[in-house]
Amino acid sequence: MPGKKTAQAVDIDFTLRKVFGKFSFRPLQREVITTALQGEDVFLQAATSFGKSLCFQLPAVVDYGITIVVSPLLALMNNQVAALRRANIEVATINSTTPASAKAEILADLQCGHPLTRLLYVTPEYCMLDSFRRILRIIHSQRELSRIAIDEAHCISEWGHDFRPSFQGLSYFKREFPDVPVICLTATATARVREDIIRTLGLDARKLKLFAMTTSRPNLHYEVRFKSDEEDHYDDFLKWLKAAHKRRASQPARASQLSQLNERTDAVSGIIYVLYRRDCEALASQLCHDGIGAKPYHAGLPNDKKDDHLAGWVSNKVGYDVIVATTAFGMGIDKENVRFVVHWQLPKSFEGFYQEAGRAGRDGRASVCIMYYGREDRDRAASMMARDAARQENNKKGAAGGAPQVARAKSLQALVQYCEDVTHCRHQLIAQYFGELGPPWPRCEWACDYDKNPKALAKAKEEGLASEEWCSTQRERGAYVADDYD
Ligand SMILES: Nc1ncnc2c1ncn2[C@@H]1O[C@H](COP(=O)(O)OP(=O)(O)OP(=O)(O)O)[C@@H](O)[C@H]1O
Repeated sequence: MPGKKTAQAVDIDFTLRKVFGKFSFRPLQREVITTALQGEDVFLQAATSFGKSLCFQLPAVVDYGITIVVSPLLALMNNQVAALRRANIEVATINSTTPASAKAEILADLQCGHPLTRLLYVTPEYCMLDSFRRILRIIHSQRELSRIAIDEAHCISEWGHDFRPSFQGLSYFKREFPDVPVICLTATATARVREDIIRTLGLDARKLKLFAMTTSRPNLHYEVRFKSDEEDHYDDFLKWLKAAHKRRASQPARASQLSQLNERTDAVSGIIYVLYRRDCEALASQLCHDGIGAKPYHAGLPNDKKDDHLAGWVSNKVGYDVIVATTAFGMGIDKENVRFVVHWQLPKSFEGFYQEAGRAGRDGRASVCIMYYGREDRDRAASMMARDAARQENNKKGAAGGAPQVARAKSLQALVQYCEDVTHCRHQLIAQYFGELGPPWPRCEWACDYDKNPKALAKAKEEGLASEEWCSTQRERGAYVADDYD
């Protein structure tokens, strides 16, 4: 077995400062990195914005050889590759947008016996290609295959959200290269999903080093706003946003602080998640009409528009303050100063909600996550799920079986319960969903609507939601025939 060359004693603190420009490790990053450097297989489950990427990037920089990073989304890959290039780290990506000449250059480097590339980002689909597997065997025979990192590992499991069938082919790595350590990273895995990932990848659960950290994001303020089909919540949101603008503008002392952060006093950066593409466009233009710089982002937009909207938003450009997006814009988006994330309708799963809300407050500062919840949306989501299940039943070939469908339904149900609950801290409800050890589960301090004012919350629910009786009559009339999600 070719094995791999071993790294000499390394000063990871020095690399953290010198290469990554960070002053200190966040809690537990050091332990995870040290364990990875010892050649162990690692499973890291930690909150959104914990800093999971550093846990494979830093070992990749200090260790010999190449780290292959399997990542499900182009935007996520490009985001990380750009950040690593800024730090002068030799990084490459091969995906559908890589020009043939660049690809040939990368592949030549990989096979040269002493490659410069430290990290190579690829899609799971690319890992299925015989041509790439042949190259991996060459790298391995040259003792240069250092580590495999599986980012957003929950995509492996059909019990999880964002399931990608091609992730299941990744069992190939352990089968073919049993001596090459694997590191899996995710923010959203229930115990069942975790077990599924470990089994599918062929990892030995007894030897695997598991780091399962809290889901808690104490700087996020979770809030549910109740609505019904009767009323458009646009006005409510606009009022809230304008009030936030006003607060900023009324604090001249903050102006210089904000400009140092490349932010403006007349804008607040945020994301609004919608379920349908048509809502993306319509809502963004309505906001623009009301003086808010907003841009749509969804899979149907041409690539140049998507790139422009993302780049403008990331650089806090005037007119690009709010992104109105479908879930095409989610996992891995890493912009520091996102001050709010709004869910315009009920998302499809609890995990999706947590991932998307997790785009807020990545600089550790207080940020708001608002969910607009209506029972009509709940019924539409349930009807959509039932229709999907029926479709899959009719088309069994290649479809996920009945049990994962049940898991999906449970996830939606848990999210509905989260929205309907007016008697518990929202941070606790999230920790509970992800199976964090408790009770007691970590509670927040004034960082959710329940903790701030439980009475007002209960009243808002009573006044804001359509009654169950009304909903059931509507259901009987077939009023909740839903459109397909985009
Ligand atoms: N030790 C550190 N000190 C300061 N900043 C850090 C440190 N580690 C990571 N970061 C920063 O934290 C941010 C979030 O990191 P990262 O994108 O790896 O999060 P993540 O855990 O993958 O989150 P998600 O699951 O939400 O994508 C990045 O901007 C990263 O540069």
